[in-house]
Amino acid sequence: MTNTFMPTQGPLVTADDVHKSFSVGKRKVEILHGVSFQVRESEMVAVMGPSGSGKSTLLYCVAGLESVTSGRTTMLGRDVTQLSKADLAKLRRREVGFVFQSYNLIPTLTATQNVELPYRLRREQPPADLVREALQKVGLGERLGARPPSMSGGEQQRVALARVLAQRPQIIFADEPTGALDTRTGDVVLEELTTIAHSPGQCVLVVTHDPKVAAACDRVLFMRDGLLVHELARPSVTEVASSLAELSGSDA
Ligand SMILES: Nc1ncnc2c1ncn2[C@@H]1O[C@H](COP(=O)(O)OP(=O)(O)OP(=O)(O)O)[C@@H](O)[C@H]1O
Repeated sequence: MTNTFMPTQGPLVTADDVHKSFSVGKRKVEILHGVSFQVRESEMVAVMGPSGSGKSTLLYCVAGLESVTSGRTTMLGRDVTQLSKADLAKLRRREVGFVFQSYNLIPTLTATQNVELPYRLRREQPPADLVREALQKVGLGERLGARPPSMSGGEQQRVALARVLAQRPQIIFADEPTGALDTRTGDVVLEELTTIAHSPGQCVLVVTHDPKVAAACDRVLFMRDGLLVHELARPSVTEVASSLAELSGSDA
């Protein structure tokens, strides 16, 4: 098996009839009931839906952080369900970035060291200017030496974003990237993600409850009860909000 990840002509991320069950006591509970979609190059795609509809589970499955029960997922044309653990780790380390609230931040490392980490794992010298610039961009210029336990959820989220900005991975997965942020910082984060997504060879898949984030995306996929049930292309905030209200069966 080759260890180099060649540019792919097709979609950067795919899910094909993905099912996911969890064991709860002696019972198996199916959370995803056959989900299929694609994210292409230069696309930013949002997944929305009521709480508990399976959005995060879907994100974890396509990112290869959870195994699927059946079906297939691919990243950069590689079948994730067939990759060895080592090859999956290598693919993620090189080409995939995560903007999750606390995912993968090492508590004993400073913000700067956390942003440098992917470089060090690849035995590369971290570019100091790029790392500092990324942390400044997300408003953490004064917190370079802070460690995650002394940071708020929003600050940790921004360290994860800075890591992505300093890396420019081809695929970015984001879970509620603006959830813990004030409006101004949330706008900065959204702008950065949109810029990356629309760059050649890159894409972003984001799970969000925020209609403003969804309205910044090229497509919005709506989930209910573990299925994709609706899709909008380049919607307005109002269109997103009314689709959500319809799905939730409320006027909210
Ligand atoms: N590891 C697990 N074991 C058992 N059940 C789980 C597990 N992870 C998620 N679930 C269940 O799967 C369902 C979907 O959860 P998920 O977090 O994917 O939903 P979500 O749409 O992201 O929700 P929210 O918007 O509230 O974050 C929920 O009922 C949840 O309790």
